[in-house]
Amino acid sequence: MAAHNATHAPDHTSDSVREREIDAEQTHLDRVYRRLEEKIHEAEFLMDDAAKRGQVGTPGAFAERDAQVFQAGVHLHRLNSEYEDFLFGRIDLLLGKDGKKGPDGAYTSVEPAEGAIEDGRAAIAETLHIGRLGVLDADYSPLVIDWRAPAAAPFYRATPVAPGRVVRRRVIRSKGRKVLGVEDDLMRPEITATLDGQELPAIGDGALMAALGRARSHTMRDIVASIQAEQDMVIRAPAASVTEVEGGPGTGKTAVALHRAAYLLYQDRRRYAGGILIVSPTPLLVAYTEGVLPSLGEEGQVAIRALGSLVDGAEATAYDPPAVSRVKGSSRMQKLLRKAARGALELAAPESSPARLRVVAFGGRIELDADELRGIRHNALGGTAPVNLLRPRARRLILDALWSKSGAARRYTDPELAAEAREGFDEDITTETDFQEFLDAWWPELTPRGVLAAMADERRLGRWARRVLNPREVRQLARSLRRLDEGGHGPLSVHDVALLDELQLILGAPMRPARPREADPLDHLTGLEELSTHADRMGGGRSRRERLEEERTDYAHVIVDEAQDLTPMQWRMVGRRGRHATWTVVGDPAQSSWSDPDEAAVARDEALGTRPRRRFTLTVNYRNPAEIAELAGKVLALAMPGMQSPKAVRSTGLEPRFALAADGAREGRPADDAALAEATVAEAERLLGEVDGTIGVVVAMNRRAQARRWLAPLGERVVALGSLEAKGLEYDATVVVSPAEIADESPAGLRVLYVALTRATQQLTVLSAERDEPDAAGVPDLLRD
Ligand SMILES: Nc1ncnc2c1ncn2[C@@H]1O[C@H](COP(=O)(O)OP(=O)(O)OP(=O)(O)O)[C@@H](O)[C@H]1O
Repeated sequence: MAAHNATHAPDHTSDSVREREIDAEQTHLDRVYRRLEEKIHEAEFLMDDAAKRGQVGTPGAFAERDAQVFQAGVHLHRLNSEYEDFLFGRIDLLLGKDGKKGPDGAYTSVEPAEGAIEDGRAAIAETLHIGRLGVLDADYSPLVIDWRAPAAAPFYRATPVAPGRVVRRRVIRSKGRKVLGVEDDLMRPEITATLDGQELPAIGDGALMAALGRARSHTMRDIVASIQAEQDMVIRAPAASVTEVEGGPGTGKTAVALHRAAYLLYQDRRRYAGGILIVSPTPLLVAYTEGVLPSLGEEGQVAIRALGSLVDGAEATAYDPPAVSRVKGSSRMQKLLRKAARGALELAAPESSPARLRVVAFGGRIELDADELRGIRHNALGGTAPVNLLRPRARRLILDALWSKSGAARRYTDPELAAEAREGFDEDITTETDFQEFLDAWWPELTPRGVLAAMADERRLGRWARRVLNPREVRQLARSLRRLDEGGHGPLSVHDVALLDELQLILGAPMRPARPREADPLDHLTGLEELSTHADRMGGGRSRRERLEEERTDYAHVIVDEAQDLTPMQWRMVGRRGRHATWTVVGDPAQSSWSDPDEAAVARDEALGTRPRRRFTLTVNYRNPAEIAELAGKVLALAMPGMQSPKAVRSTGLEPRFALAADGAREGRPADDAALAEATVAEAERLLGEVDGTIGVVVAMNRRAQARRWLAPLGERVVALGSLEAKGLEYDATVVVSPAEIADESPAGLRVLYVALTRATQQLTVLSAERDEPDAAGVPDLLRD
């Protein structure tokens, strides 16, 4: 359904034809709703019946009835949510030959039967309606086909070049129960097709353009009515392995990833009961995208998490400057953290940790001095086993040493008697409170946060980081960790969270009672929690939430959005959540803010393992008008010479605007902050009058707080964003403030600037300060030809 090669008949249809077509769709929609109401009554009856009959019956019969109740309940819940465009599509098909299913289960190869077209004329043999859910009529004929069903694939894949059986594809726009309009694309404009004796009309200017032209809000919409052929291939790709998707800004990578999650669940709900994890770079992008899956009818089994909230109990709120991020994200941290964990044990609670251990046994005192204890600790720590799990081993080594010092072994020649005596000896000692207190102080249980906090001491860190980090890196790292208190509490950055996860692995998870958790997206399943299933009732009283929590560290499918940005340490963290998973990884190397792509590639390969990979490339930019894409292309040429820009699908005729922070800037006087603030606010105000939706103002990271203050009075439609926060988001209009500042922020600055310049769907203003060296027209040096 690539719009750039779809064909629209010039829309000369009369109003009466348009109305007739809308009426026809209304009649169909009314029928669908009547059928759904019947099904709702059936479901209510079933639920009522189920409640009355209680638990009598075979487990098999229960499971079957539960499934029916569940399905009917899903329909009920979804319809009560009054989704816009519940029914959104239709295809009119020629008579076809039997086709084969592709590897992804879609019937795309179906061709018209011989004789279906004669002398340029053909009769429509079949009409299918496509919607967010499948609905069968009482006689099991499909009234609506689920968009994810194989039979719906031609709706997305037919093009005038490869139309298959599709003559006309229609997008139906409706609100609640009312059809508002239809938009048609003709796939075989060269033939005259008839339906029930009447010529098939084509109405409107195509659905995609209508969708792309709409004003943006602060949340992403689903694209289910206008998924394009190349996107559909990714959405329906078989999940057996790793699906890798690359594509430039605005090619729909995020949209495709979300629709793929819904598709996988539809296709194999049982397999994905283990959960699908979608990893997003920022909480802003999570908030922006999290409405899409519910609109597709899927919420329960999909968790969308920001990289900074993948570890339970941690939430990244602090920002690390690029130099610090670079250290914390590097895979060198693995070695350092292993050393730090062992080192932290040695310095744990030094004042309370006794220098010697004295016990009383066999009527005498036995003592281990500081050196002996140090030796035992050293021995216990050998190898790579998790530090917290080595405590039993250390305890055993201490008892061995005490036993040997007691000289008791020499008194027994019979090994059996010796073993018995040793058992009694161990028991006597270990049941003493003093001994237990000694052990707690000498081998305390370490927490990831505690180890991270211990690394804030520069001298100590220097010791642990010998031959791993240089002194400058040690200083930067230690300084950044001083945000944390001794227990490791305090603001964490997104990179700290990956370090905590790694430390959790190094330390090992000690047993501890479960804590109550804060609200989680998974808690709002389908709104059907009141329906208990047979499995729930038989599950030994464990709630659904408990089971989901257990599953959460190991998912059945992991989707990584903006994958180009994951640091090596983040790949390790995400990899641990998908050890047995299949994967979908989407990204764009040209937008990477990580400065060492080779190191990240190694970590990515480790996370994805040896599973076979299937690669896809998305080539069309649906977000930016051609005018904006062209300007962004100049930065792409600098950031990644030779890299192709995606092709913009539409043009607005509006060139990006260039503005200056202050008149003085042109004369070489620095544009001070006040001037920059004034110009930024003026430009955002101007754009508020130009576009209906949202305005994003992108500034360098260190100006974030400042820009938020400047723009706060302008209201909710205007959002101030640091350059790294703009990732994945889009606005009707954007203002990019001082491109040079953004480009100079980090070694990956040009790529970050490329991201900033590709956020607008309608209008872009580039605001230069003196540092941008603007020419007479205000065009900054970086963006000149
Ligand atoms: N087939 C489509 N029909 C309608 N809109 C679409 C389609 N594909 C993408 N879009 C729209 O294009 C915009 C960009 O999509 P998306 O954010 O998924 O792109 P992306 O490749 O993830 O971009 P980036 O790399 O910049 O984050 C969104 O508004 C999305 O809804």
